[in-house]
Amino acid sequence: MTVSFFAATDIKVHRHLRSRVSGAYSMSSILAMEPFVQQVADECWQRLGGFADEGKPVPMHQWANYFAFDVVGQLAMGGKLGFIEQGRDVNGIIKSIHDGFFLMANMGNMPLQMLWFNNSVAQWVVKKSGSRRLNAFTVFLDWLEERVVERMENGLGSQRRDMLQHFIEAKDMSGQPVKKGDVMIEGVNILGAGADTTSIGILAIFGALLQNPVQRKRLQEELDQAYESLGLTEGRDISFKDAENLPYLSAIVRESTRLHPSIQYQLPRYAPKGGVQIGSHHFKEGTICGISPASMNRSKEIFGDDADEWKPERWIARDEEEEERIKVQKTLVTTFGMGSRSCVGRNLATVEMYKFIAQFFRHFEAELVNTQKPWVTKTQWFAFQSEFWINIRRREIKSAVVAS
Ligand code: HEM
Repeated sequence: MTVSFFAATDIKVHRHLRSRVSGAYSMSSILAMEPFVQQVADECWQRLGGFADEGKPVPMHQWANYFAFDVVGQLAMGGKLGFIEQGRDVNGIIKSIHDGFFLMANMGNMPLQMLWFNNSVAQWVVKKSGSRRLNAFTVFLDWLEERVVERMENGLGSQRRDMLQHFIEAKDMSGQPVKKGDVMIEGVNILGAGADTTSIGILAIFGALLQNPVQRKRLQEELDQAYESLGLTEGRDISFKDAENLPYLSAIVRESTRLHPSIQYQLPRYAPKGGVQIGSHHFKEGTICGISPASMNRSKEIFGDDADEWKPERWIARDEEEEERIKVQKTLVTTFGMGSRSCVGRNLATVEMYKFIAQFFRHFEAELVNTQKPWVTKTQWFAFQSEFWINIRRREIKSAVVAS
């Protein structure tokens, strides 16, 4: 398989690899694919409706994860992997990805550390002892390969254009059509970079809302009004474009993902030729330097003395002066990184988070199962939440989307 732009360190190679697929990630392209996202959401509300009817607690850390994994499967791999349908980690694929992040987060911190793994004896031992988890990813790669080959041979047919099709139509550096491996690496990229990050964002918003009932109620009022004024009845749910226009929802998404950015380890860069001056520090050429989005997002210098507090209202301007402050602060939230390596999947993640939060809180009431220890966060590059259990019930409003 060829190198992915995620891993490319050469600036020119990165620029080429990123630009040839960036059309697939543009907002217009994502919005054209919104019906795929909605299909996954509808299936999710149906399954969660079942939990509500049976009065069973929901492991939200798993269901948010299943949603995000099925969306990227649906958009970038020509079909969902079936996590929501089966209500489980199909073939242990998610677990194998999380294991990969554990490895990435813990290796490479000491000189020559990767030699522990990158030698034939270690590879043999890992193959023998870790076969079940390694197999999970092999099973996924085989599944992906089958889909890519099928699409490359048979084309799109009458189906709506998806990200997979964009990847297949990309060209290599010499202008030739890309090969199977190039297409597959884009799918793997998205699975690694775009699923957990999004579900972590969804859970960050859930966590804040479930701990703040007054604000949750205000959000639900905003949603109910929007559904009513948009005439969204029987089986119709809010679109991203309409959800994005809701000021309180927008403030909640921005504020929650500011305080709990999905990626919390540093975003490393090499200091450029001649070095770089950042504030009072000079970094020599080639120095690896970076900042964690978590620390940048909580900077009191940028966001004020209450930077550590969850206050969605900080994003709603009451006068022109506040409008100016917000304009500047918006550019300094680092949840999606900055510059030429910033998150290419931001549009998709934003569409998913808005739709998930707006539609869930329109259809359900939710409460934390354990208010003392509502969830556990473990950071291994990504700040994963687990043990996030909630009780849900259907809201008493006209809503035909949630199947009874
Ligand atoms: C809430 C969800 C997400 C968050 C918080 C997030 C955050 C980030 C961050 C911080 C970076 C690194 C930027 C840097 O080094 O400056 C990044 C890069 C990246 N993200 Fe996301 N991401 C999210 C969702 C997604 C999605 C949905 C996709 C794909 C569909 C995606 C694909 C990527 C890729 C491919 C890169 C590498 C970009 C490059 O090297 O040019 N991300 N993301």
